[in-house]
Amino acid sequence: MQRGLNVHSEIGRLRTVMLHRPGGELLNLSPDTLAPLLFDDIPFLQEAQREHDRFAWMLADEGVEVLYLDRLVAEALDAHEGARAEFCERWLSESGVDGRCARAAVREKLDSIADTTALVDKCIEGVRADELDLAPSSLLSLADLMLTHGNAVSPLVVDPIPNAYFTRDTFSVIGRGVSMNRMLCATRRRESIFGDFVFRYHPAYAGVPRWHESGSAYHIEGGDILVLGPRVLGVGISERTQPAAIDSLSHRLLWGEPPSGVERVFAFSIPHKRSFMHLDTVFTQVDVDTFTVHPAILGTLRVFELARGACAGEVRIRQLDGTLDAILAQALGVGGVRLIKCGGGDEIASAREQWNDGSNTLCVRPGRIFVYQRNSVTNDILSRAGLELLEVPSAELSRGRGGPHCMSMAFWRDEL
Ligand SMILES: NC(=O)NCCC[C@H](N)C(=O)O
Repeated sequence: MQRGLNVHSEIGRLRTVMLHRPGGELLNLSPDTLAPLLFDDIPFLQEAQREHDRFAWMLADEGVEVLYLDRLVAEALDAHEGARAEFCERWLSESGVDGRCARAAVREKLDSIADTTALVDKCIEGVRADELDLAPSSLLSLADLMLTHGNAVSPLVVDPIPNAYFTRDTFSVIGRGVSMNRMLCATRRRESIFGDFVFRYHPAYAGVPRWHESGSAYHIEGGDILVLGPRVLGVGISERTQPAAIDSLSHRLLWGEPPSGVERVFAFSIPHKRSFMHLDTVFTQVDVDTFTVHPAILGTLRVFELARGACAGEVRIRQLDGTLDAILAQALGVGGVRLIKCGGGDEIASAREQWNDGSNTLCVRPGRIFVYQRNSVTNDILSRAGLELLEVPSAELSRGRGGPHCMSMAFWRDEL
């Protein structure tokens, strides 16, 4: 295992990546909970796992080391005395298990799991009332009763964390450090606990610089963060990422110690709606001078540049004029940039394939990208533009509304 983090671009040869294989958490989705849990449908778990295994296998075949989130967390917990108990208590508190009896029963359930990876998987899967050994009702508090018997909404004492397979979002590797992100929606906030323990206790990752903390007052999500170069970061101002969070992250990157190397942050303001959820939903880099892009954002985008001001600690902000390709060319320091439109010029194909993450690609080296197989119109255009495609089967994985970029967090890329 490579120690530490090293990501200075979106396209340098990918060496190490982190994934999460979807598990029992998807079986704890039900029609009534889909909206708050940020799903549009219930994936067929076995098929989703087959597709995900294929993704992991294809990555390994490209020479990429694949790490799994649950194992990393488990290794971190096993490496440090007391970390497992600390993790369980934090997860219980953030899961809102307030009733004394319910809390004790869930803790007992967790303590009965010997294998630490299985414990982490249980925390992701969620806990049903019928799995617990509950005290006689005379000992229950109102909070216990509401959680375990009277809550008509769900038989779950603890909700699942079904978005865990979108490892892009809760923490973001930038250079040699990491931004611990505050997620917009409650269902995704507990995912930050996993990253926090990895970067505190894992022998290969403890102590890396932290550019942002998930306890921040403002939300920011990893899908909005694109590492455009060693000195240039792109961040989306979106439904999920607030301008104030970008201010705070930029201040740390531009002025903090240890230095991050970042000199300019480009903030791209995109429409606030689900089909445009994150910046990586509307464009991703596929080669040194090429991006895939959702055509619907062209013309609507406002872009700002944040850089060091003249006085210590000052951040200078200016709005940039010009087209997206010209701004990206300037950010990357290349003569020009090609934008390849998701779905081509066809309005329906573009909206349909965008919905299934046609612009959400993962680059293994310049010009060689993972895409969802189902987006055949876009894939054909990308192929004809000279890109090498690695097509991931995607009938079920795509139901979570994220593609190959969302399902992966790069830990190590070679320099360009
Ligand atoms: N970077 C991404 O676009 N991630 C996809 C996240 C999908 C997930 N269901 C969510 O709504 O947060």
